[in-house]
Amino acid sequence: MTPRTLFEKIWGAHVVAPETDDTPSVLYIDLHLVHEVTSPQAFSELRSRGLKLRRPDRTLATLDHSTPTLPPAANGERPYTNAEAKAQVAQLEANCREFGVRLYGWDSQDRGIVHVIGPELGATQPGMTIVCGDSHTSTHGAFGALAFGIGTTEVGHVMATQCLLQRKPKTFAIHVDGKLPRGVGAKDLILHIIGEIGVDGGTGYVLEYRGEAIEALSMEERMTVCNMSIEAGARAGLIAPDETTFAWLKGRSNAPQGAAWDAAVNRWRALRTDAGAEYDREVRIDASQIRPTVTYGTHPGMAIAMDKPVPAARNAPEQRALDYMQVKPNQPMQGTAVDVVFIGSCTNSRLSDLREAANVLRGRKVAKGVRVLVVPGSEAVRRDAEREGLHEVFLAAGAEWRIPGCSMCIAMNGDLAQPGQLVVSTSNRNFEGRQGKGARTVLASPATAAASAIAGAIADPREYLTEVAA
Ligand SMILES: CC(C)[C@H](C(=O)O)[C@@H](O)C(=O)O
Ligand code: SF4
Repeated sequence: MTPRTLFEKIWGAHVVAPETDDTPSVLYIDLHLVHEVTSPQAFSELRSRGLKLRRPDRTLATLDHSTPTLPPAANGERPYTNAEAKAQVAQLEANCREFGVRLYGWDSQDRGIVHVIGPELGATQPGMTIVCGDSHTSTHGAFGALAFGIGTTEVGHVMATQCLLQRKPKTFAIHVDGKLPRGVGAKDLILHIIGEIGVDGGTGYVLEYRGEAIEALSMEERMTVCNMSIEAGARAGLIAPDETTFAWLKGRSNAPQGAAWDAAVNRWRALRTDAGAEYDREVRIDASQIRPTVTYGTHPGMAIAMDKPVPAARNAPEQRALDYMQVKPNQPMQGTAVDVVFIGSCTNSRLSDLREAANVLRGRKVAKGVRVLVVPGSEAVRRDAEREGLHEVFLAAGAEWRIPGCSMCIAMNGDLAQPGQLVVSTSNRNFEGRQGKGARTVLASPATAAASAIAGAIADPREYLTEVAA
């Protein structure tokens, strides 16, 4: 048999009707994740056509984007600052009741950002097709699932049919050789990769991250990498499932149990790309050369090691980006004054991310005048972090500790920066106004964000990790 890539195996197992010149493929969807922002119209469409949800058992909803991250008032009222956000939440609650969808809502111990809870619950599994009306659905590719964002109309299609019309994307292998240096993590790696291939380098492709450095990553780190695939323009990002994946998933509530687990692992082992399989495009990245990396412009492709001088603009959009960011070329980003630090989002709000930030912040104080917001990705992360006392580390350092949600990643419910303020953010998007009108976003790792909070300026976390054994 012709050797096949991981992508081709998953795709092939889900095609219901193949693509023709006139029509895309019909692809079966194993898991549909739903949140309050992109689902209302789709539910309305079902209602107006008198349709039911095709597979409620393969649909899972959560509240994340529009939820305030401050606790409720004494009377139980949630502190929404935005009436539309409040209405969206109420609408999803009503829609889930009407259509019989499992909702991880306000009363759930497992609510959280959709891309954090899918894996946490074990709902995300290798070999699946997973969609959500959300671009960062690529996160779930960390488990060797073909996972991608869809539009609101497609959300309706999947609700009604459990299928989707799709043109087959091309494949792009990103080989990451060698080892990441100490103090350099998954966020630095993905920012570096996007800096190398460009914000549209992945357009039309499904990326497969592979090689020694990728295999060495934890599941949380793999999720950080796959999360940002979309920021390179890719349809999705994939990492082959391996022992790390299986160990992480085992025993989670929605994962197969007992004999079904063993059978599933056997199937999952066969997913990895066959020797000799060909990709449409390949690049090689040397992990050992990567340093703490940050963005300096208004898209994630404008990324550079923080100690390297920012390159001069090559065109008008780049010049506009530098002007907006108030960044001067030929100077490094390291040392740039910081106003706000945001540690959270579906890219970096898992327990390991919070530990990484806490390791830097422990026993230290946030610089005067810097506001630091730490927002766990889910209730489970919040519980685990509090059990370990991480919240006490953050609070003692002078940071705010919030309840889970998308928060300052999208400037929601008052979690935003003021015009001109510079935010070092562990999220994934840095376009103009993303974190507040006129706010300037620098994307970075949790360790860099924490180090910058202490220094009051963009700082190299390795300077704060001296006491940690190599
Ligand atoms: C609200 C949603 C449609 C959006 C997305 O698709 O990415 C959001 O999650 C974002 O990060 O901007
Ligand atoms: S955390 Fe940010 S990037 Fe992730 S789903 Fe929410 S808004 Fe989108």
